[in-house]
Amino acid sequence: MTSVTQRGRAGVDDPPDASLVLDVRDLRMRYGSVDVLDGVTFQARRGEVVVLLGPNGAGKSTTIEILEGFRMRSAGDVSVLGVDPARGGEAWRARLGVVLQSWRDHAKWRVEDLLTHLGAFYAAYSTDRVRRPWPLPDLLAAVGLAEHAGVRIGRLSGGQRRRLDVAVGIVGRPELLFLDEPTVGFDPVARREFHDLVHRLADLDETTILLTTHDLDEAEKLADRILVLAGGRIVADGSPDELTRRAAGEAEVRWTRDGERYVHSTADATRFVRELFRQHGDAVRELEVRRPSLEDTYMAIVYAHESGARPEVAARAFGKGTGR
Ligand SMILES: Nc1ncnc2c1ncn2[C@@H]1O[C@H](COP(=O)(O)OP(=O)(O)OP(=O)(O)O)[C@@H](O)[C@H]1O
Repeated sequence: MTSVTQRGRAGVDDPPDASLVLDVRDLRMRYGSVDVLDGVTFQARRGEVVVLLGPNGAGKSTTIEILEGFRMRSAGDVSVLGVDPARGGEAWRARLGVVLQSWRDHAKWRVEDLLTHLGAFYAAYSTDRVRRPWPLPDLLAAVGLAEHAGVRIGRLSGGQRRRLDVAVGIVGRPELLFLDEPTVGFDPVARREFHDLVHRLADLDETTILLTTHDLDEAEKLADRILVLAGGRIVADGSPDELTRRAAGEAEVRWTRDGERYVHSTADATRFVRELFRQHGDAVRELEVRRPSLEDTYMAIVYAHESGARPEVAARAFGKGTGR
């Protein structure tokens, strides 16, 4: 392992950018002789929802654990809320929220007692701008546990426990929230409510959120920006729309005419359809324009990587600098 380097790549004389919540440059992590992270570079700003995607074992949890200060990186410059997580103290930690895997301890505690107990830690870090902790009734309502305030934790269902995990993560009204696969085990209603909560936290509280998921539908609904981690690098970085536009310019146009079915792939669907109507007018029926979905895009990115494209090549194809 090499030593952790001091931050400063942005330039010692540059004024600090207060809206820059996460600043990760050339992050490296080596387990034994394996480089799991091999030069990860990205930034996130206040109020942004950033979704980190990548195949199993790509290093998403490792990245998040490093940013949370739970794991020591091998090399690279990392700033989280202006602080190097390797040196973050309690006051820094109070500004972060972490949703870990399901809360299993304290089975005999009631939901309200646990949240009150954990919330008390944050009171010392209340500021004029951010009142901490989040008042219990509001918090319970926000995560959909208002009717379970008095229930013992051991009696909660899996989905209710996951809601409690989220409540534990946000009780301190974090400026930056890490969510590692937050909706595993949620039913569709809970999932929808959780998505609303994420939007509310980002839009109203300007909370920056970094979340991992394998659910591309969820990524598309939540992300201001998507990062794809593959081969130890960020190989794609952009809004869901930007990524799908960059990745596969071709749209598929389908229609019928005189009972025959037609399919045509084109980079400029608008122009093609205009020409189609100019030539065939009302004879064109059942017109459909299908653009590549985020899932198509993601598969293309991962395929490009796994089929042997070097990260630099995959990164260029999907519009991402490699940070080198
Ligand atoms: N403590 C460790 N020691 C050695 N190798 C580790 C350790 N922790 C993780 N790894 C390895 O590092 C790689 C990245 O793991 P990580 O859990 O960060 O991936 P991930 O992208 O979160 O995967 P998943 O989508 O499956 O959750 C994996 O190959 C894993 O086996």
